[in-house]
Amino acid sequence: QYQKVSRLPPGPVSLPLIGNVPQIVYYLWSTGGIVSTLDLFRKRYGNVFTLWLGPLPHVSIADYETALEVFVKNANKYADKFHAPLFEAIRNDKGVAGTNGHHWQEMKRFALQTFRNMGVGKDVMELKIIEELDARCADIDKAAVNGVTTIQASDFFDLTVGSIINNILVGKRFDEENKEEFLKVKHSVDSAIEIVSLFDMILPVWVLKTFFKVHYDTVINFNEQTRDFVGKEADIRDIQIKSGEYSIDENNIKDYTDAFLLKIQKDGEDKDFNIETLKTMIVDLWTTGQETTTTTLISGFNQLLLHPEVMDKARVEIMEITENRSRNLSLSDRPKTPYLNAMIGEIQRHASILNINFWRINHEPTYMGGHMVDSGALVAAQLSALHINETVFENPEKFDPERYIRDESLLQKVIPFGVGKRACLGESLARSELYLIFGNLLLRYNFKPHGKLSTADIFPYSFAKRPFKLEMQFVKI
Ligand code: HEM
Repeated sequence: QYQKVSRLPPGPVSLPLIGNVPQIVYYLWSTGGIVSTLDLFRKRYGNVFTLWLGPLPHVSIADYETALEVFVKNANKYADKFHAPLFEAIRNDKGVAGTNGHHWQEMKRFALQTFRNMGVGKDVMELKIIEELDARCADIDKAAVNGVTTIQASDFFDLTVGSIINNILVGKRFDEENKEEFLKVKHSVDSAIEIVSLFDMILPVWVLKTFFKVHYDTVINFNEQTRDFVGKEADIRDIQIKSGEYSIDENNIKDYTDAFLLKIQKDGEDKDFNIETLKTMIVDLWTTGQETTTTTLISGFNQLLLHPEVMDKARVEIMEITENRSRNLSLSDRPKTPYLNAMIGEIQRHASILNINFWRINHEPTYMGGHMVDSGALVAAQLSALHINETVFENPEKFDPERYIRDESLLQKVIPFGVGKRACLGESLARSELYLIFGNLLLRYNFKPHGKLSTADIFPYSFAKRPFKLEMQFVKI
């Protein structure tokens, strides 16, 4: 153990087999969460430190410069993720989020290309996002009493974001007819994500199955329900095509499913492109494309309600740009809205939705931030810890969009989508959604809290943060 430790960045004293599990459990309990534990280790051992989760060394990078040096400058070396055994089992080595190598590369390239062709980040997608927002706002206005509507934020944003991604993937939005079914599936996804912890990321499936059966079953059920709900659309479309009921118009690709099936029609099924992979891809993109954006929106509105002066300042800026709301705010306005951009950057820094980022496999001995890192170690840029590194973000606990106005280059150091080869596939879509939803909602409504606001992280022990219960009032402007 001593020899192994000498070939890794510093960290707390570790024991053979159990590694640092006792210290980690103690600090999780005493500091109150994963992010505060990572922050404590960073302050004690420096920006690059090692924690042994059982017999496996995990190297955490908690500063922007080193993350860039490792994952961007040496991008090809860190394309392979360490996949939690549980997720490998449910994804069956298919899809984009839980695979490596040739299959992952093909799936990512095809999804990025399809999103681009469908206009993500451009006018076409902007129209779809605004259409969705209009539909949701019509519901809000219909339910208003004296111009005020009180809602549960999670249902509002789940429906908005869920409908956008569902439309992109399988060409269907959620309306009065199917929204209850969607919300039921979504609530089950929520309860599964809430219980996924640091230990689910490392424990073998048989341990989870034997000793944490209820826990294991919840995750399996979530996967099956999502696959049934959204994956079945691929089967339906395939059957319709085969029976001649539906044909794909090559010049007017309706959704991701159309693009994928067209590729199969042209090149035939192979081990990467087939109906089963299509279903897994839809589930992968559907899951990753919702929770993340919804959590950011809810966490953001919670911050805006705690800091109404920020909301007012952003509104003044966008009122001016849109000439007193004579039109919607558009993606092309981005260069002219420095305060709104700063506000969203600060929301994303604060939200840092993954308590723990995904680990990459270090295949050969190398140096990171001046420390030797042996082959076989797992390495991750810990985005949540990096975003509260006080050497980069002064007074990190403060919600302060002005910090990016004082220093424009600081905004680049907010990296909520990760960096390098395994960075977020939906970054462009998510950035468009956040800009258009925050911006246009601020143009249409004022927001007031209804009940208690949260000042602390919710679910500080789970792998990802979860949107908390936030009740808020939409007050028509
Ligand atoms: C605010 C919204 C979002 C945030 C903050 C976010 C954040 C992230 C992060 C931190 C990662 C992991 C990066 C790493 O491993 O270093 C990731 C991966 C991923 N994200 Fe997102 N994401 C968001 C929205 C989306 C959307 C809208 C989609 C899909 C349409 C999406 C699809 C994915 C996929 C497929 C991966 C895995 C990529 C791979 O393994 O190569 N995300 N995201």
